Amino acid sequence: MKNPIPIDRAAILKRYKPVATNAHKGIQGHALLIGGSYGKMGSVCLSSKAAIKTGCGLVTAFVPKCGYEIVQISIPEVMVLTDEKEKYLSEIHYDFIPNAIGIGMGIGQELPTQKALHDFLLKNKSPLVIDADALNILSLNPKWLPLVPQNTILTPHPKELERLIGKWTSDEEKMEKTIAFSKTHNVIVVMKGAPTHIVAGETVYKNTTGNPALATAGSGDVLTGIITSLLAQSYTPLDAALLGVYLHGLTADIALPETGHESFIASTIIATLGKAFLSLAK
Ligand SMILES: NC(=O)C1=CN([C@@H]2O[C@H](COP(=O)(O)OP(=O)(O)OC[C@H]3O[C@@H](n4cnc5c(N)ncnc54)[C@H](OP(=O)(O)O)[C@@H]3O)[C@@H](O)[C@H]2O)[C@@H](O)CC1
Ligand SMILES: Nc1ncnc2c1ncn2[C@@H]1O[C@H](COP(=O)(O)OP(=O)(O)O)[C@@H](O)[C@H]1O
Ligand SMILES: [Mg+2]
Repeated sequence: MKNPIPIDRAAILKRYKPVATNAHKGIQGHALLIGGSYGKMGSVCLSSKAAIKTGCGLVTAFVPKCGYEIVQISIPEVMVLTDEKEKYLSEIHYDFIPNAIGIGMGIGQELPTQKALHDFLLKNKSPLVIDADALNILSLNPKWLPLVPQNTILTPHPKELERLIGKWTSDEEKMEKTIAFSKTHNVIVVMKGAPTHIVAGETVYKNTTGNPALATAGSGDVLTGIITSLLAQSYTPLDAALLGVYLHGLTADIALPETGHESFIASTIIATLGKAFLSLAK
């Protein structure tokens, strides 16, 4: 494998598109975040709030029924659709065409949820980000991987990656197996870690922002919301993945002097997104 391409400020400035002066919410993209289950509704709240704070015009969350008031009250800017089931997802339906979809945060692995993911993959035509339990469900049902559209972004942490590609005995083997997986299934793999690598077939990128403050619950859920929002705003899947990972890490670099590692939480990432965007404009 060649050396990974560093994703630094110069690389990002070539890809970042500032918002046009004549923008309106109808052309800034509509993102759909599908996630949550009883006790894990915070995950999809974090993703949805991160999506709206990353600049897309509209965000809808699709959640189990018990999430309706939770999402509406937590994030009034976000619209909510609900499943028939109270505590977990069983049938995913919506009556608009999302510009991008992020799926999997906090959904669990109930059998009806597995079926819901399968049926969703059969009918979905929107650009897609797959995270968390949606990745775990694909690992349980590898025959469904061909249903994943080309250029979908997968965002596994190391354990989710291991479930997808099997164990490795060295970093080299981990990278080789991830490249092979990316090529076989035509997907972009965001290998979350310290640092995060983005694998697009044989081409591998290495992020340069971030620090251990990001090792906190919900940090990945926020990343999925950021990347889905960028995808909804017409960034290519590769640019959405690279810019999303860079901005996510940048929030931690900006906030750390004020929060310290300990008090930095996933909501701090969302709260610092504005400063991260502004620092790109300097
Ligand atoms: N507020 C909410 O609603 C929240 C809801 N959430 C939702 O919960 C669901 C379960 O997600 P999850 O990731 O906690 O469980 P799971 O896939 O078993 O992985 C855990 C194991 O993976 C490993 N591991 C992880 N990172 C690693 C690393 N960097 N480096 C190395 N290893 C690493 C580590 O394994 P170990 O090292 O212990 O063997 C760890 O024990 C999911 O749907 C998610 O969206 C969460 O987002 C939290 C906030
Ligand atoms: N030590 C670290 N340094 C930099 N980034 C980290 C570190 N630990 C975790 N992260 C980042 O935090 C995020 C964690 O994602 P994930 O494990 O999916 O969290 P969750 O499921 O709780 O939302 C990833 O983007 C990962 O790269
Ligand atoms: Mg996660």
